[in-house]
Amino acid sequence: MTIKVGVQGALGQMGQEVMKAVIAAPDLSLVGGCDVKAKDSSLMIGSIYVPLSADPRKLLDKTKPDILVDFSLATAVPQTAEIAAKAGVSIVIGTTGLNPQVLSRLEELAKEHRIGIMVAPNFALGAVIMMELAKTAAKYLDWAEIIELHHEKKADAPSGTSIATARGMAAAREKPFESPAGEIEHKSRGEEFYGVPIHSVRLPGLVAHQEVIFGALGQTLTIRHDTTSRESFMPGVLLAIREMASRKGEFIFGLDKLLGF
Ligand SMILES: NC(=O)c1ccc[n+]([C@@H]2O[C@H](COP(=O)([O-])OP(=O)(O)OC[C@H]3O[C@@H](n4cnc5c(N)ncnc54)[C@H](O)[C@@H]3O)[C@@H](O)[C@H]2O)c1
Ligand SMILES: O=C(O)C1=N[C@H](C(=O)O)CCC1
Repeated sequence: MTIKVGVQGALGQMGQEVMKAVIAAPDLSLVGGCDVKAKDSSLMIGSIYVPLSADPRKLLDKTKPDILVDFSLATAVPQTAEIAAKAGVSIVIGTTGLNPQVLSRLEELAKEHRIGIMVAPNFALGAVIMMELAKTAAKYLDWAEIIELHHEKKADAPSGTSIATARGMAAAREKPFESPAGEIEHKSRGEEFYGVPIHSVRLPGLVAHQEVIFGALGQTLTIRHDTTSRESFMPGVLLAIREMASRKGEFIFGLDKLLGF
């Protein structure tokens, strides 16, 4: 059976990449795109006309997708999710910067409306493996810091990936990480999440990169992941679409849950 897919944030860098990937997948059908910048019209991708709207309600009424994929802006996600949930449409969310209250509401929506909702801060397989390796290292090494580096147009800081990495690392340990007393008070020492300082770099020329650096007596361990093209996210996004179409009532945070880690 073909899974019908709509894309929120369709005119953005990720939205455009997702639409191309969905069109290329034989078991998926791209039914439309939505973006605050869009006029009610259509967009030609290759030889396909894709209906566009600025209003997610209109898009869902007109095109009736099974899944809505959202790569937009954190402030847009709560309203989009309420609209999709009421229409019985499952959601795959890659948008980062969602606060814990929004995540809790998404979990409620999945149950209330018997839809699948997945939120993943990073759909690149290598980034998910980096996070898993960081959890392992965190069990044994008592000092850690994260440097995340992204393109200059990124709306949020620190990245969703770095916050999720820090949370996973802290949860894997039985005690807090060590830190130099008082040092974190200095602005240039980053912002602490779950006891791990995170430093954010924003520069043109970058896509998405992260280093997790551990320290111990006489040694350091660096785990680094580099995204050099947004195509890296597409296998993970397509996997999430295929899975969430049938996971009614489930809320899942993180691609690792679908990869059996
Ligand atoms: N999970 C992942 O693997 C992953 C990968 C890359 C990016 N991201 C995240 O995806 C999001 C989008 O990234 P991007 O690089 O494509 O950004 P972008 O700025 O290129 O695209 C965002 C799009 O969303 C649209 N938008 C903004 N507000 C909207 C609203 N209220 N309603 C509808 N559309 C709206 C914008 O017009 C824009 O076209 C960011 O949060 C980013 O951090 C996640
Ligand atoms: O380009 C972005 O923006 C990305 N954001 C994600 C994050 O915040 O972790 C993942 C990688 C790309």
